[in-house]
Amino acid sequence: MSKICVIGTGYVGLVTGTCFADLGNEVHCLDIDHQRIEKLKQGIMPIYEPGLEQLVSQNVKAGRLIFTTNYEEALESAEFAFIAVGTPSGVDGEADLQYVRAAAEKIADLVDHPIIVVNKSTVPVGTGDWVADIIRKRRAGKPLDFDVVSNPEFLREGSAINDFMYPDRIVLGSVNREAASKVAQLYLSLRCPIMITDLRTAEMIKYASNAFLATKISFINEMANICEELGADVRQVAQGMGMDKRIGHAFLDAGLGWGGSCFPKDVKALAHMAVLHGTSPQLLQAVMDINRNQRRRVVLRLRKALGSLDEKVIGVLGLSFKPNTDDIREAPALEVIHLLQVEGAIVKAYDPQAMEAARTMLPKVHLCSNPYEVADGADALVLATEWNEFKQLDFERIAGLMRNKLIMDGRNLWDPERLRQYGFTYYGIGRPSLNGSDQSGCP
Ligand SMILES: NC(=O)C1=CN([C@@H]2O[C@H](COP(=O)(O)OP(=O)(O)OC[C@H]3O[C@@H](n4cnc5c(N)ncnc54)[C@H](O)[C@@H]3O)[C@@H](O)[C@H]2O)C=CC1
Ligand SMILES: O=C(O)[C@H]1O[C@H](OP(=O)(O)OP(=O)(O)OC[C@H]2O[C@@H](n3ccc(=O)[nH]c3=O)[C@H](O)[C@@H]2O)[C@H](O)[C@@H](O)[C@@H]1O
Repeated sequence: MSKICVIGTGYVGLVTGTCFADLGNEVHCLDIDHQRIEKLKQGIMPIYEPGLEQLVSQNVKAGRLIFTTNYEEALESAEFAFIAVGTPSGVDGEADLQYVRAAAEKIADLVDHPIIVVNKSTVPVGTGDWVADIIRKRRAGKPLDFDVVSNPEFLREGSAINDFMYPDRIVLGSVNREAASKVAQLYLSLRCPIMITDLRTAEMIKYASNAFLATKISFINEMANICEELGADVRQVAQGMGMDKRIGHAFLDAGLGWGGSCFPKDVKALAHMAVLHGTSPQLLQAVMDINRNQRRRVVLRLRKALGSLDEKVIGVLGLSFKPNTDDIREAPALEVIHLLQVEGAIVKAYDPQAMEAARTMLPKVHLCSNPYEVADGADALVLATEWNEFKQLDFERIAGLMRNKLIMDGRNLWDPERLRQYGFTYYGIGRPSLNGSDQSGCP
């Protein structure tokens, strides 16, 4: 059993801390946000993540998981200090490291025993060395015995606990292999491959992984757009491609594109790093452009179908950036809504979990309490997030409620044939449209 301090109780900090506690360690989860810690102490989760509340409660009861705002208490005799604070986009797309710096400074100021500082936040290549420098400089008069290890996190929101407990790999980077091996011990019971490398390589693995996944999605979205013009079905194209083991099925779902708190900021930060160091990240630029365009295409198609969007009522189903989370940071729905509103549309929306976040982020959207209220009087319905709840809607009822039976299925969730039977005009992403593309041309 080790004593671990986790700095930051966002998605990553909270899941990391809870899972390490569940693996038998004593974990002190620390945040500067007093309200957040107060709620956590009362068992109220600051995020919606399946299974988290129960796992937190079990480990708090077992005395292995402690929430605090007190740095001294959390760091006292800790063998490991995990930095899991946010690294949001700065003005030029660079990662803003102010929270990482603040955490590093606290460690330098308060620790007097040997400690391993583990960086779990996604940080630019070179940040591990920078953190070590900050600590060394602040402790110039009274050197601290410490090491910095990079340990990027690969969990996904919505399946975070499972991803943490059953990882494909653990990546550890350090100048000191012994320090990396000590961190590796924390993960041994997970029985997964552990790769130990140098600091910068570990940091780069994280960015390259996220950028590759985003590239896969933008690639299939580009294929979808071509499919639409040529009358092919991108879902089957993806299926056929994915059967090739070298390609694989994952991350080939065409749709409104990738959003969330990580892909957008990480692809931007990687491109920024590349430009800063004199390379020209053309592929990354294209990946971002295609993603932005996916949202615009939907609005364009609605405008074409409805003539103009001015004063049209558009219903949006799903606001979170993907199902099983209440996170709406950089959600595709937000951009679609913004574009619709710019063209004068009146937007109604519903999400199974993200309504609280939506109330503050989307003040001009008429928020509804269920999908049928969204459909009532709508000129078109846009599916932005493929929540399970939306799979089996009563389309007969929806057809009766809408002013105009137009459906834009931004996640290819529904069966076009079934919807057409209810009299809907259906548009998917990269699927042959009965009403849309001209398929008469020669190959
Ligand atoms: N959200 C996700 O699914 C994943 C995120 N990551 C990376 O992990 C890092 C954290 O991401 P999230 O958990 O989403 O962040 P978040 O922004 O949701 O939460 C960060 C937390 O850190 C706290 N904090 C900020 N400065 C602090 C300080 N000096 N001391 C103590 N607490 C402090 C904030 O109050 C906040 O509660 C980011 O670098 C992100 O890119 C990596 C993998 C998955
Ligand atoms: O660094 C991070 O924060 C995390 O970012 C992503 O995880 P996450 O953002 O939680 O969600 P994903 O499941 O990757 O989905 C991201 C976006 O891509 C979209 N997506 C995903 C898959 C797909 O086939 N098509 C598609 O449009 C989703 O709708 C969503 O908007 C990565 O998958 C994690 O490995 C990583 O740890």
